[in-house]
Amino acid sequence: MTPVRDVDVAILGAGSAGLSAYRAAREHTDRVLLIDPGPLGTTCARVGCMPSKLLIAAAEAAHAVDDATRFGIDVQGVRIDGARVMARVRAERDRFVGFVLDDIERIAPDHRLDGVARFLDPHHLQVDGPGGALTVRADRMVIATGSRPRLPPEWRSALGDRLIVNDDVFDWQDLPRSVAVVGTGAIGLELAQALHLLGVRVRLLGRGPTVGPLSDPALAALAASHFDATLPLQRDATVQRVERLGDEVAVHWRSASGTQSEHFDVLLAAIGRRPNTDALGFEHTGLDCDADGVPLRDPTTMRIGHSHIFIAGDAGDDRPLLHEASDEGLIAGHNAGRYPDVQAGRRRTPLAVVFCEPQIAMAGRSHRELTAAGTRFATGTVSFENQGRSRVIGRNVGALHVYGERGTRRLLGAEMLGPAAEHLGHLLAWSIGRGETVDEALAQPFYHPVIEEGVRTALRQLRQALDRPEPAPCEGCAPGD
Ligand SMILES: Cc1cc2nc3c(=O)[nH]c(=O)nc-3n(C[C@H](O)[C@H](O)[C@H](O)COP(=O)(O)OP(=O)(O)OC[C@H]3O[C@@H](n4cnc5c(N)ncnc54)[C@H](O)[C@@H]3O)c2cc1C
Ligand SMILES: NC(=O)c1ccc[n+]([C@@H]2O[C@H](COP(=O)([O-])OP(=O)(O)OC[C@H]3O[C@@H](n4cnc5c(N)ncnc54)[C@H](O)[C@@H]3O)[C@@H](O)[C@H]2O)c1
Repeated sequence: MTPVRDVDVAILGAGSAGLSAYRAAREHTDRVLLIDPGPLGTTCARVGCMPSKLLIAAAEAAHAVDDATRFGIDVQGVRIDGARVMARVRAERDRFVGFVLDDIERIAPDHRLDGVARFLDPHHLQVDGPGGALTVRADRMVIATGSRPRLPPEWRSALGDRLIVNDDVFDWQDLPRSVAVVGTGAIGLELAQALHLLGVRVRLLGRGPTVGPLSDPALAALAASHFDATLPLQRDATVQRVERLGDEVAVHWRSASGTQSEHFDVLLAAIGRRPNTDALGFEHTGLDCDADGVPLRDPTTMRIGHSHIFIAGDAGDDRPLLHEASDEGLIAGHNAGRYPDVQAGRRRTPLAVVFCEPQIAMAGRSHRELTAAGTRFATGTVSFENQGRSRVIGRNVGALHVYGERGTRRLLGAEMLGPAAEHLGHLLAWSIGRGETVDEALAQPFYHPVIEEGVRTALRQLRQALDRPEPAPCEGCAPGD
């Protein structure tokens, strides 16, 4: 007979959401079990946020050298040593992973279980681990199983190990000569640009008009034309066929300019991620799932329907970002721990940053969301082209749009492509989160000369737009136009 462990709370997955859930649940009960087959260390530290930013840091250093000539500084004999670039990426990545592993080591051994969990019924899990199968009975559960890259099966069968995903990049011993990157979302854009700046021959293939997550049509168009000019990018490509030819891959795609083919060392698929919920055996739980097989949850409590099961992080397929995974884990862990006393947790003002050059940031509600909701809003804009400090440092590319509500004058959201977007995005998200009006935001100090003065210009424009009477609605006009 399969041995049975009986606990109050079982947590499936020891990533960022799962670890956060574990700490929260432990505040309410000692009978908690954290289940994960590994590799441990979290997606963020092992194959996500941290190693990608390490690669980008190397690319920024190479770019700064290239760009020095605009300041009258010519650098001779530049050589990018791919082996050393990747050695630093791996070493620093291992250091970050090491801190997570140390944290996990500190968790009592009888609170940890090595294995893959799936549901037998709403209160029982089968966990397949190195010691065989074990049944876990839990009063409450937190699903925090993360996500994995989407991969067309025909690409895998055609290319074998020449089809790679983000995980593979950060184990490279050296930089490859050439990479086809498919997908112009955050991962594709960040990695393709970094590799391009590090001297790798890259082709970035997208299938739509946009690059990255910007939803404001004017900003999306600006981003598209900027990346068209600075990256080997084909935005309207439909990959028709991929094939392996010895040590190379041939990628055949169709676009408005016809059918093209190119050979690369590898094809890096960055066409989105899917939640790791498909093999969890939800059919044995009676939980309601969406068309992708992801259970429907309350975004403030993380509770799935009226059940005793909670879901957090990328597994929930809602806001697949690190700080959201940690917050969701915390909410789910507390609610699972003190169940049936389920309480709404604090959700923060949305904030997303893409670490390309120039960076992309989105704070608060997006242009798409405001428009879809029929919100009455006005837009203030600034271009960084002639913004003082941005020109001084030679990074005068991009624009910022801030959205304010007609009537209340409250800041609702912002989108931008431009210098220091990671910092400006924070300032704006904090201001939006405090419920500030445009007038309150403008009452804050702005030093001179700084990039933040660009925010002031956009806010002043927004104030003027809010002072003017609202334009009469016209057919085809979106709110905020
Ligand atoms: C290349 C890349 C770059 C990124 N950059 C950023 C960034 O700059 N900023 C940002 O905010 N976000 C970034 N993200 C997103 C961020 O990394 C994720 O949103 C976050 O790590 C998700 O955490 P998680 O806990 O949901 O999942 P994970 O950390 O993946 O944890 C899931 C855990 O579940 C375990 N598991 C899976 N199935 C089972 C099962 N059946 N039973 C038990 N355990 C199971 C897995 O082994 C894993 O340990 C990036 C992601 C990628 C891929
Ligand atoms: N800086 C950051 O915060 C950061 C960085 C990387 C990833 N992430 C997180 O990871 C998530 C996943 O990133 P992602 O870039 O894999 O997904 P994504 O959903 O952001 O982008 C995937 C892109 O691939 C395109 N695509 C899908 N199928 C395609 C096909 N067959 N051919 C060509 N293009 C195709 C989609 O249209 C989309 O543009 C992001 O949503 C983000 O939340 C965050």
